[in-house]
Amino acid sequence: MNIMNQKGEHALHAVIVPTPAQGHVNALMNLAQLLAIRGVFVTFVNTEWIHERVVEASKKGKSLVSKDNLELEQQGWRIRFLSIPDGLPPNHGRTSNGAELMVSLQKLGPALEDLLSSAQGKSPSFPPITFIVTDAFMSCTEQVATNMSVPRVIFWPLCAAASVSQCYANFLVSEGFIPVNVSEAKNPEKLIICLPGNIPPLKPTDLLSFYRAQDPSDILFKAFLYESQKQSKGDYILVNTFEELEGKDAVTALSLNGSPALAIGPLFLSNFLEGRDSCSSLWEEEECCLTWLDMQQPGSVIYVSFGSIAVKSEQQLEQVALGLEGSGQPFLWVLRLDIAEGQAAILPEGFEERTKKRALFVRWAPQAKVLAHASVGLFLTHSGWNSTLESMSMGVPVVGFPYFGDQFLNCRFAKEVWKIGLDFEDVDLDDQKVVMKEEVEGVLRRMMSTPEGKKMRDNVLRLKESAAKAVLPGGSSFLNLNTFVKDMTMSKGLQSKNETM
Ligand SMILES: O=c1ccn([C@@H]2O[C@H](COP(=O)(O)OP(=O)(O)O[C@H]3O[C@H](CO)[C@@H](O)[C@H](O)[C@H]3O)[C@@H](O)[C@H]2O)c(=O)[nH]1
Repeated sequence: MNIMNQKGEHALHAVIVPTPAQGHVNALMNLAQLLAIRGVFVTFVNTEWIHERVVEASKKGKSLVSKDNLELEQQGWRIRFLSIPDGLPPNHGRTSNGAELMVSLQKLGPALEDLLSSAQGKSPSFPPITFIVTDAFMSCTEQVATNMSVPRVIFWPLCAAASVSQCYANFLVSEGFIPVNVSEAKNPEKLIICLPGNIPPLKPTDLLSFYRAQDPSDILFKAFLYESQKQSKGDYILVNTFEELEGKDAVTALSLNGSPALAIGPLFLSNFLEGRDSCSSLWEEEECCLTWLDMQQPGSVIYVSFGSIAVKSEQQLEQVALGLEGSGQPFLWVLRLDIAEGQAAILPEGFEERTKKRALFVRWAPQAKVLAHASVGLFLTHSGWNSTLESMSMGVPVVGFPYFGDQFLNCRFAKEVWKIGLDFEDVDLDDQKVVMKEEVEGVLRRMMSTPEGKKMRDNVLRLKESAAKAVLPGGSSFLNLNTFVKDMTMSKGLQSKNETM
C-alpha cells in the first residue's frame, strides 16, 4: 500500500485507541479492518497487558499478529500494532479492580503522545497521523489530539441509548437522577424522559450501574462523570449501532457541539460476512465446539456465556447449571479461563456425568461463528453490547442476565423494546439476589418451546436481516463509514491548508 494517494497526497493514517477490555478491543479492531479496506493506514494502540494476550492467543490460533510480526498486512492493507504500559503493576487484577485501571488510564496522555511521536519518526512506511479514533472511555486522548493538531473521533462501543445516557450524565446529576436510587426504579413516575434523541424512556436502573453508588466520592462514580465531560467534545462521533435499530436522532444526540455523528455498526458483521477474522481475541478460541454443534439438532442448543469481565457467584453458577439441566436442551457453556480452574467446585455434584451427552464446556469460543451455527437456538448472555449485537445479527434470541455497566439497559431493551428475549425477574434491582434453578429453567423453556418464544425468534430474524442490510454495500452503516472516511480526507485537506497559511 502506497503512503501517497493517486493525487500525490499522503494517504489517511488513523490511530485507534481502545479501552483495554475484550468487548472494546473487538469492536475497534473490526473498525480498523474496515478503515484499512478503505485505504486508511492504521496504528492500533493496545495496553501492554492486552497486547501480550492478543499475541499469546494468536500463537495458538490462526491470527496473523505475532511478536515478530506487529504489522497485519493482508490484501494490500496495513495495520500496525503498538503498545503502551497501562501504569499498573504486572500482577494487578485489572478486570476485578476496574476503578484503579480507569484512573490509571486517565493519566496515559503524555506516554501515548511520546509513543506516537517516536513512531512517526521511525516508520517511513506509514504516512503522518491524520486523526485519532478514541474509545469514548479513553479521555486521555483529548490532550494528545490537541497537541498533535489532529481531529479526535469519539467511538461509542455501547448502544446509542446507553451512550446518550452516559454522555448526558452530568445533566442527569442536575436533574436528580444520578446517583441512582435503586429502590425508586419501579416507580413509573421516575422514568427518565428528559434525554434527547427520541430514545425510549429510561428507568433509573438503565443508567450505567456505576451511578448506583450513593457516595459521590466513589472512584468509579467520579471517573465516569469525568469521562462524560470529555465525551461531549469530539470532532466526530461514531457509534457501534445501526440506524434501523435505534434511529438517527439517538446518534445525533451524541453530538453536543454540532460535530457529525454517525452509526456504523454492527462493526463485526461485514467482516464476518466477508470472511475476515478480527484477530483480537484475548484467549485462544476453541474451534472444536463447532464440530460438536454440527452433531446437534437445528435450533436446539442453548449457548451460555457471560462475556470477558462478568463474574457470577458460585451459588449463582450452580443454579444456572441446574436450570440448564432441567431445561432438557443441549447446551454449550463458556467457562472462562480464569474461573475454569474452579469448574469442579461450581458445578453441582454429578452434574457433568448427568449432562455429558448433551453438554460441552469450553474456555473461550469463536462466539460469532457459534451464534451463526444453525444448531444454536438461544443465547443466555450477560447482555454486553457486542454479545447483544452479535446475537441479533445472527438471528438468535436472548435471555439476559446482566451484571454491570450498560448491560441492564441492553437486557431491558432486548426484552421490552426490540422484543427478542426475556430476562429474570428483579435481577436489575438487586444483583446480589440469586436466581434459582426453577426460574432459570422456566425462562429457558418459555424461550425454547412456547409460541411466545417463537414470536421473539421471528422478531430477531427480522433484525438479522436489517443488520445485514445496514453493513452491506449501499446500506446505512456502510455508507456512513464511507462518508466518515471522505470527511476525514477533507479535514486533512483543511488542516494542511491551515498549516500553509
Ligand atoms: O467465548 C467467548 C466469549 C466472548 N467472545 C467475544 O467477546 C466479546 C464480548 O463483548 P461484550 O459482549 O460486549 O462483553 P464484555 O467483554 O463484557 O464487554 C464490555 O464492553 C462492552 C462494550 O463497551 C459492554 O457493553 C459490556 O457491558 C462490557 O462488559 C464479544 O465480541 C464476543 O464475541 C468470544 O469471542 N468468545
